[in-house]
Amino acid sequence: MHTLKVDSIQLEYDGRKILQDVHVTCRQGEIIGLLGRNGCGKSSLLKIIFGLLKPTYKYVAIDDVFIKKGYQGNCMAYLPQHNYLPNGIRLQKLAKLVVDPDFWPAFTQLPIYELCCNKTAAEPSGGQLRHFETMMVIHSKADFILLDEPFTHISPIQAEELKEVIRACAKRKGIIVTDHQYYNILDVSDRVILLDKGCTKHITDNEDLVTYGYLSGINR
Ligand SMILES: Nc1ncnc2c1ncn2[C@@H]1O[C@H](COP(=O)(O)OP(=O)(O)OP(=O)(O)O)[C@@H](O)[C@H]1O
Repeated sequence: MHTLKVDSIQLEYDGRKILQDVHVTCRQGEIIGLLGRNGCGKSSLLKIIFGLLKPTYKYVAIDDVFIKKGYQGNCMAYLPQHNYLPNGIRLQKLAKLVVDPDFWPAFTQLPIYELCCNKTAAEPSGGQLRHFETMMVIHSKADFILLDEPFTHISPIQAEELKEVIRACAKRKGIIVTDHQYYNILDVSDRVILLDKGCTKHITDNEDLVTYGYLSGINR
């Protein structure tokens, strides 16, 4: 089993410190939930781990081997916050490029595959396309999966199905998932990390989310 280690991430925009004391460890078989207020740097952190954003400093390693570009090879897969699939190509064709052949039978049995496989990215609804994209990334070959807001835009019944799929895939993969639907994150995650003022707080009790000002008391 491999371990992804993210440490000492520092990110600034125009001299404004966004991330300064960030450390996350994720083992294969583990689901890490990442929470935080708007603009705290969740998407930036996932982009840094994947190698799309160059910070002031980063240490990202798998089994202590430094990873400069997570997108190279099959070590990581990433679901960006916004739709990413190109138009004009059937979704079945795109999925074949991404989905692990071992997972292909399970992937093609998903209702969202049946619904979208013969369409292009322009044809499904926004939520349907989001669900398809998320399932594709989760069923990819990568050992570690980074998901930026997979629950946003999908309906509750799809969210339940997605959580089941995430749990099933986490038997073989490490997953870091962020979303503002914190109840789905709390439900699906083995461990929860809060990004607060540029630092990671490791949450041991949901009360911590109130203490750090992420949840108001009435949400308990
Ligand atoms: N290209 C950029 N130039 C300048 N500032 C940026 C840039 N990209 C992001 N930022 C700033 O960095 C901070 C973190 O942004 P990021 O998108 O990572 O936050 P987030 O936690 O994912 O937010 P949200 O939950 O609203 O999606 C924000 O204050 C944002 O305005």
